[in-house]
Amino acid sequence: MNDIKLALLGSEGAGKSAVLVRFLTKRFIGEYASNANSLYHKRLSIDGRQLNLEVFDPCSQSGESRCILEEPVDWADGFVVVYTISDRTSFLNAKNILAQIKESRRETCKGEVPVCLVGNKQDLCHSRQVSEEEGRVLSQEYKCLFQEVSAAENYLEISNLFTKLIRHVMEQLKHRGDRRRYSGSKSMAKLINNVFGKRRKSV
Ligand SMILES: Nc1nc2c(ncn2[C@@H]2O[C@H](COP(=O)(O)OP(=O)(O)OP(=O)(O)O)[C@@H](O)[C@H]2O)c(=O)[nH]1
Repeated sequence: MNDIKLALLGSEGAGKSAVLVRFLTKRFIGEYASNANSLYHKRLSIDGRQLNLEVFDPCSQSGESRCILEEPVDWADGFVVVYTISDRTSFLNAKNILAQIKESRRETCKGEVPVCLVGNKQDLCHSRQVSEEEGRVLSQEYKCLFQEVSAAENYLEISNLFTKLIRHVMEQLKHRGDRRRYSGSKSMAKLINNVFGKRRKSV
């Protein structure tokens, strides 16, 4: 069984939980508690391989990028960076997060860090502040996957995107036999408990 660890990052209210819950359960739930960090677990099969997926969904905090990034960047094998297409500030924050991931991983990671940039709330295109082209250009700059989605309306695009990201992670892990990682899947939970105080979720 392969362990795959992903972290969700992005501005408060960008729809991180909505995107993740859509992927894990196929459902859209309008409101999520956002005052605690969550660690989601799911077993899934991709390309005939059984995977043990863990996804860290940190709660947003003011001055968020720094405190959220420090531990997950070290822990995660891949990242989902979410912004809202109707909120330019969230896009600028996503850009900042991509830069921080790249910077933090530069010394420890051989090869690219698997990342996907998600422009969420595509259904709010009447109040769009970020063009799809801007998202694409940013993803090209950071050599990451990119997709505009609506967690409220679509499952398939989100599912395809996560599947692509997980495949990319599996490729990277194959080539990084000497990679440094925390020992075992319980360590992040322990770390989060220590640092933040949190709940764990299985879906
Ligand atoms: N219209 C629309 N609303 C969405 C979509 N995704 C999420 N929302 C709404 O946006 C709000 C924030 O969603 P969350 O998933 O809690 O966002 P988050 O990034 O996890 O927020 P924090 O936990 O506070 O960081 C909620 O009211 C959701 O119902 C979407 O695709 N379209």
